Amino acid sequence: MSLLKVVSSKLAAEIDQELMGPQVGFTLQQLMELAGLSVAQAVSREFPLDKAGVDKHIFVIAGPGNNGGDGLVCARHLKLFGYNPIVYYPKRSERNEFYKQLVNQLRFFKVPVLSQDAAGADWLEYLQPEKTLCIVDAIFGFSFKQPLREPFKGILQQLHELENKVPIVSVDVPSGWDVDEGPTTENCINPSVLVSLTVPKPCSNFLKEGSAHYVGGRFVPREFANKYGFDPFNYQSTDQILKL
Ligand SMILES: NC(=O)C1=CN([C@@H]2O[C@H](COP(=O)(O)OP(=O)(O)OC[C@H]3O[C@@H](n4cnc5c(N)ncnc54)[C@H](O)[C@@H]3O)[C@@H](O)[C@H]2O)[C@H](O)CC1
Ligand SMILES: [K+]
Repeated sequence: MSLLKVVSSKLAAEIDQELMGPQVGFTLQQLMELAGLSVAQAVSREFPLDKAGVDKHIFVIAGPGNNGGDGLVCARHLKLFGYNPIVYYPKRSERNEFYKQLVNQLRFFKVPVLSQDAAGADWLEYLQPEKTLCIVDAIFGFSFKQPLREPFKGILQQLHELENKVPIVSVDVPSGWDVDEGPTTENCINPSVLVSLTVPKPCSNFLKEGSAHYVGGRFVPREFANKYGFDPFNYQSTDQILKL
């Protein structure tokens, strides 16, 4: 049997469960830290600091689940790398105390975190194309199911309208895309960069030509990858990402 290059949304969730299950024993915090670091590294590879305007922001939009958590971690690392991130986190996860800690850590680093109440419809005022280096789309990952609900439906519509002016970096899955089928609805976003975590999902086959595709989330050994039907990626040296 030939090895798969992508894994379905169902398999991705199983991989996640096993990594955080009793046998392997990773915590969500550990994996999210590595995932967020990978995304920050991909951003710095695509938009090197020495070429980025110092005044420009990176606008990180964090969704309500773990994909959003990856975005919060990514923003902290971007700040440490010398960038100027702003986070829009309209619907905060109540699932876990850990999310509040991630937000506190961003405050500690003086990264602005806009909430729906504080920013309201005005979040777009913070997203001026000429002042924004890129948008990090950390809204939905492999657990997204159609149909899109508000406030994210409106947010993704705005991102779609902006995508020719500001490049979008999607975390794991372009938000709003069907994880297995790709962009199945009108007005889907078209990211310029996708950072697939652990292993790409089927929707990555629908990336527009010229987009950059990275894999990140360097946390599985060969035997584990093979058990799920893929080969480990050939990460170089201490890199957390590999351009595919
Ligand atoms: N092993 C790994 O690679 C790791 C990946 N990580 C990241 O985690 C996400 C998956 O996280 P999960 O919490 O399961 O789900 P999502 O973030 O994709 O979204 C769930 C969230 O979204 C809401 N929602 C779902 N559909 C809709 C909709 N149509 N409209 C509005 N809202 C919707 C749902 O209610 C939930 O609140 C994976 O992709 C990676 O990015 C981890 O960081 C760790 C390891
Ligand atoms: K995403």
